[in-house]
Amino acid sequence: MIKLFKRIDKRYIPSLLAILLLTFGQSVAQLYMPNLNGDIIDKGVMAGDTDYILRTGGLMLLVSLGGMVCAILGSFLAAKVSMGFGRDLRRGIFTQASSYSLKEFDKLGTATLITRNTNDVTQIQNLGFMLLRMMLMAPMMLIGGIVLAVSKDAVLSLIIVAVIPVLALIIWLVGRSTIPLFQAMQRKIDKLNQVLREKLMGIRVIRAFNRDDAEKERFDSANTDLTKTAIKVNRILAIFMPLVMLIFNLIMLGVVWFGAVRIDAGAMEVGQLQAFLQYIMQIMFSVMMVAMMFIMLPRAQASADRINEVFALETELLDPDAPKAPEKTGKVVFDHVSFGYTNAEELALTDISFEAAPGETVAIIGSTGSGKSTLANLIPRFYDVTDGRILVDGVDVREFKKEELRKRISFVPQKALLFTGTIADNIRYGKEDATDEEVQNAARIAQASDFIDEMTDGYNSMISQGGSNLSGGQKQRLTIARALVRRPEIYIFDDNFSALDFKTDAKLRAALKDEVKGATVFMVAQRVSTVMDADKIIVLDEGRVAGMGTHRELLKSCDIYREIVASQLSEEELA
Ligand SMILES: Nc1ncnc2c1ncn2[C@@H]1O[C@H](COP(=O)(O)OP(=O)(O)OP(=O)(O)O)[C@@H](O)[C@H]1O
Repeated sequence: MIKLFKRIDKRYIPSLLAILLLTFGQSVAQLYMPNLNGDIIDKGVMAGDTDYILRTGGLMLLVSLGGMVCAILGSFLAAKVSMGFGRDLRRGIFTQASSYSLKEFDKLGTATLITRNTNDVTQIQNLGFMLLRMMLMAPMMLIGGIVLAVSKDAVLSLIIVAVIPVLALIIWLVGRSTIPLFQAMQRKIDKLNQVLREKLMGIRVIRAFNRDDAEKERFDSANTDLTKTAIKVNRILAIFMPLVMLIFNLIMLGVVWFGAVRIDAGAMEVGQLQAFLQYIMQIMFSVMMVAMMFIMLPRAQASADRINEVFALETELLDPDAPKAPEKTGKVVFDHVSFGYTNAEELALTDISFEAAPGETVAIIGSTGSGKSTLANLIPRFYDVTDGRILVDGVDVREFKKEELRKRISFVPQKALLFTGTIADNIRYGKEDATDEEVQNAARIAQASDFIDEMTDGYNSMISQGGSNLSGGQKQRLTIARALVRRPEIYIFDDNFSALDFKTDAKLRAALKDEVKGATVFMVAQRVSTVMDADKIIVLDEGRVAGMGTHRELLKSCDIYREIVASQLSEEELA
């Protein structure tokens, strides 16, 4: 927790100091009031001194007004600081997560990152506010209350000594049972979010397979699990509060009883007993405030740990100290590259070596799971190789600044992903300052202009979240347009053509040929017709190169390629 609070920005220091001062002012005002109250009874009411009552009454009004101003300003600043700290934390988590490589995303998971950035930060934010309001005030009120109570009647104050250990024991018992439950609650919120996210994202599949009921059950089970834990915690707290109130009332009863005896004996005045009672109340409420804090603390601690974990998880894909930025050519070399995913037993790619020269189209084909996408992901350094090296423009990709490397590459991922916004916005994602002509040209080459023109608002048509108002092929063509508008030296198409019909696929590749002239093109594909014309075809089999060459060469030399071809093309096409 302390580690997390150390992240607080220095610009909040003046506000924190002001909160400290205001809390002190508020505490002094509150501690002074019972004293005045006692005096007004003893010296005013008992003595029948109206002047004194008016004077002291006026002073009481002023003191309480001062206390109120301090309280309002203190709360205002505390809210400002804690909400600001929450905002900074959310920004920090977002920035940290943005620096992650896919490896770190694989490790943490998206659902938990969302919970950590929302629910967990809210916990810390609320705790921060309570700390600034209660935690600062409680010790002042506790110490001040004890000192003043003792000064009013030292003998009667012994009651406090007897009661505080009992309260401490109750708080400890409650804390011991609620701490693990609060920690479990955070984990269960995570689980609930994960189920919810999967359900909402997979709604079509769920409907198609009539899994609504099963999914509902899965959600209900996670939801009930969380509810049960929350009820358990609240049950304990529900017993805790009345129990503490009972102890409070017993104490008050004791004070009034013994106070009456002492007044009878002439050792105390009525007003002083009244003041003493109020001090005892203040002491008890301070203890309660601290207790509440300690109960909230574990939950927030669980959240702090989870947030700290995000900050501690540093990306392994660091930029080098002395980055290189060689001349852009588009040449890509795989030099004995092997790669294994974390936690995977086997390598996804083993000893891959090849060269891709500028102007060349290199196709990668192979059965599902053979490592095609993995190979494509290594070029923009989404992952680091386990062994060997990848050179882009003659320099190891690890020696580039990631931003510089990725500037040279247009990557079209296998799963078409679009953002909420217009069609033009989405294409411009590839090049922010692209002109309308460039956007339209990219769409034309990607065979997207026809369907865009048919839309009522053309390029200004809105795309809903994730592109759900477009067909799979339309989305794919827009992602291709987004890559084309950039005009880089290297293009990577990760199996984007299989979502298109044969005719569109052929038209797109023909148009692409002129557009990407001079650039190096990687084309991961499932269909032989897509790769037949490539300058070089790499056949992958279980992460290894099973063959490399042109279509004709491979037909002669590579059994696996022949098998793939035979399974897809007719005899005439083969000839
Ligand atoms: N993030 C990941 N973590 C662990 N293993 C992974 C991950 N992504 C892929 N793999 C594994 O690596 C291997 C290669 O996967 P890859 O996605 O590269 O295959 P592919 O040839 O592109 O398949 P497809 O044609 O079905 O897309 C598979 O065995 C797969 O299970």
